[in-house]
Amino acid sequence: MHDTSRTAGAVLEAEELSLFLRAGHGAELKIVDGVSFSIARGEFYALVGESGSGKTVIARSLMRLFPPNTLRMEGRLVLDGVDLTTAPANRVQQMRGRSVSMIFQEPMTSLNPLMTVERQIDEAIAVAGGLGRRERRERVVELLADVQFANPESVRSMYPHELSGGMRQRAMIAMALANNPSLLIADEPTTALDVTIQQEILQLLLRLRDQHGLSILFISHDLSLVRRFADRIGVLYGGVLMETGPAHGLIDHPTHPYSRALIGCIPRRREAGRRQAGIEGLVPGVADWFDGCRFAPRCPRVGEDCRHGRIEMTSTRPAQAARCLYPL
Ligand SMILES: Nc1ncnc2c1ncn2[C@@H]1O[C@H](COP(=O)(O)OP(=O)(O)OP(=O)(O)O)[C@@H](O)[C@H]1O
Ligand code: NI
Repeated sequence: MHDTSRTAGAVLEAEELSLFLRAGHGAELKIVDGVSFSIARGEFYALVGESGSGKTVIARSLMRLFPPNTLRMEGRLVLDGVDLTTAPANRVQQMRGRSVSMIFQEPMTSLNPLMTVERQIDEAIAVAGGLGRRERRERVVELLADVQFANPESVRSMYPHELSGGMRQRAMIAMALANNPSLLIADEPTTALDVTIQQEILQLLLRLRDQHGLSILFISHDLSLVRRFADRIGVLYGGVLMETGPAHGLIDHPTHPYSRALIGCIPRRREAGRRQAGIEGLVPGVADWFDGCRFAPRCPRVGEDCRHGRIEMTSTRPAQAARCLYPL
C-alpha cells in the first residue's frame, strides 16, 4: 500500500539548510552546515550520527524551533509545499501538529502528569478545532486503538504515572497523530526502553506509516535498529550530512569513510566525553570547525585536497551519495 503513496512526492525537502548561532564575543557558530535531504510520503528516513552531530538541532529546525541564541537560518525547508524559512510565524504555528509532529525520548517531558490520557489527547485534537465534544471523544478512542492499546477504554482515564514506559510512548504517539500530520519526527524515542518494547514501538511506527502514509524522520544512534526499520539513512557528522542512501545499501556498503567508521563501531550509548571507541580522534567541537571535510583529521583516506574548500555531495552508488573526494 505504501508503495503507491510513496511516489506521491516529497513531504519534506531540506535544501542547503544552515543554522548560525551567536557565540560569545560577537562570534558566530554554524552548527548546521548545508544539509540537504528529502522525505517522501510514507517514507521512513533515519538520521544517524554521534552525539553532538546535530541530529536534534536539525529535527527541531524542521518545526522552526531554534536554540535561543540562533542568529539566522539559511537555505530552504519545504514542508507540505510551504517554505518554513519564509512562512509567517502564525502559519508555522498552525503547521505544528497538523503537518508535522514530534515525539521525544522521554515521554514524561511532553505528557502532563496531572492530566488523564484522554484529556491530553483531547486537547491535542481541540487545537485544530472543527470537532465537537462527542466526535473528539470518539477520536480519542480511535487514536488509542490506532497505537495498539489492547483496551483503549480503560487507558483513557489513566494518568501518565500509571502507564509503563512503552505505554507512555504510545500515548505520546497518539497525541502526536491527533491531527493527522504528514510527518512524524521521532528523536530517539526508544532509547530509554528495553529491547522488546523498542521493537514493538518501531513495528507500530511502520504500521502507522503503512496505514496512513505517514512519513517518519527517525533519529537514532542505533544503526542495527535503523538498518532493520528505515527505508533511507542520512549520516551526520559535525552538522554536515556526509552520506545518504537506502538503509541496507548504505550500511552494507558505506562509501564515506566516516560512515564506515561509524558502522564499524555502532555506539551503544551517549558517552560522557565525545570519544567513541573505534574512531580515532574526537568529533570537532562546533567552535573549532574549519574549511574542507570535517572528518579529514580522523580519516584514513584523507588527501591534501580534503582540507580545503567545499566538498560536494556526489553519487557513489545507485541512490547513494557521499560528500567525499575519495569515497570507498
Ligand atoms: N544553543 C546552543 N548554543 C551553542 N551550541 C549548541 C546549542 N545547541 C546545540 N549546540 C551544539 O550543536 C551541536 C549539535 O547538537 P545536537 O543536540 O543537535 O546533537 P545530537 O546529534 O542531537 O546529539 P545527541 O545524540 O547527544 O542527542 C552540539 O555540538 C551542541 O553542543
Ligand atoms: Ni539529540
